[in-house]
Amino acid sequence: MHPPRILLGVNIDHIATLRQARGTRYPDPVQAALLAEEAGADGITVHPREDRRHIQTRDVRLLAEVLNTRMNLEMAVTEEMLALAEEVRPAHVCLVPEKREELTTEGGLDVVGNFAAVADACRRLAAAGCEVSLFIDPEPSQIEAAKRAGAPVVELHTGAYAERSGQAAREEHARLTAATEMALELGLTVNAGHGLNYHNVEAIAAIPGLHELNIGHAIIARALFVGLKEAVAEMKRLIIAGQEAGFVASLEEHDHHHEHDDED
Ligand SMILES: CC(=O)[C@@H](O)[C@H](O)COP(=O)(O)O
Ligand SMILES: NCC(=O)COP(=O)(O)O
Repeated sequence: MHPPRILLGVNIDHIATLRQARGTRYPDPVQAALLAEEAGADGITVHPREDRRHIQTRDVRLLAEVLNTRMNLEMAVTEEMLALAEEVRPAHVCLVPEKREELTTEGGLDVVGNFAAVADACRRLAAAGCEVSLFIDPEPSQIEAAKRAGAPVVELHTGAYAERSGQAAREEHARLTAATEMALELGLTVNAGHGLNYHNVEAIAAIPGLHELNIGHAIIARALFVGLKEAVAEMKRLIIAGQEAGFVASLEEHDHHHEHDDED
């Protein structure tokens, strides 16, 4: 049986990056979100950072009022952000690590090292009706801690895979595949994202069992040349193609094993 289609969450942070560069009213992330939804986005992701370099608190409040799909609010584990999530009550909250000086999110959340704070945030957010995911590296200890902390979902950080090529990328892909398997066995829903683009997404979509991919920078960059709706639609097509290729490969592997069973 075919697995359910992998969902696409479109991260619109970098529409706001362009707006903040000049302090103008445009381009408006709310307008971008609605266009992305029309093009087939299954959800909208935003990451209001502590330094508010792109998404503003007002954007989050407006999006909560107008989205037709669902919001995935990426946030640091701070009292300020927890209070915002409790006010806005997005469908999904993804807890991420944050360093003010970083260019983008450089690694996964250290759930093991911050267990009490993360588990407490999971409880508060669940009480507010949010489904919580933890943005983690594909590490067994972090997956196990995410489960113990009470998060029903993990998002695997694909940045290390995206930054590498050749054998090193294949090794990162294998880590992501093993981490997905482990998280699924623990009963977690598994999402993935960061640094995914039109060249590297198909191999990730081929990993069996993924629920959703969150992709932003590459889609917004491509939108400059083909428009946002086409950029979202192209990404969706690649995800479906990658998932289909993974499904066919898994059937072939299954048949191959059975042929060997027959020989025994
Ligand atoms: C948590 C994550 O991987 C990203 O979605 C995050 O939002 C990246 O931050 P920037 O959008 O600021 O690069
Ligand atoms: N959580 C990952 C995300 O939302 C998008 O990351 P990127 O595609 O902007 O690197």
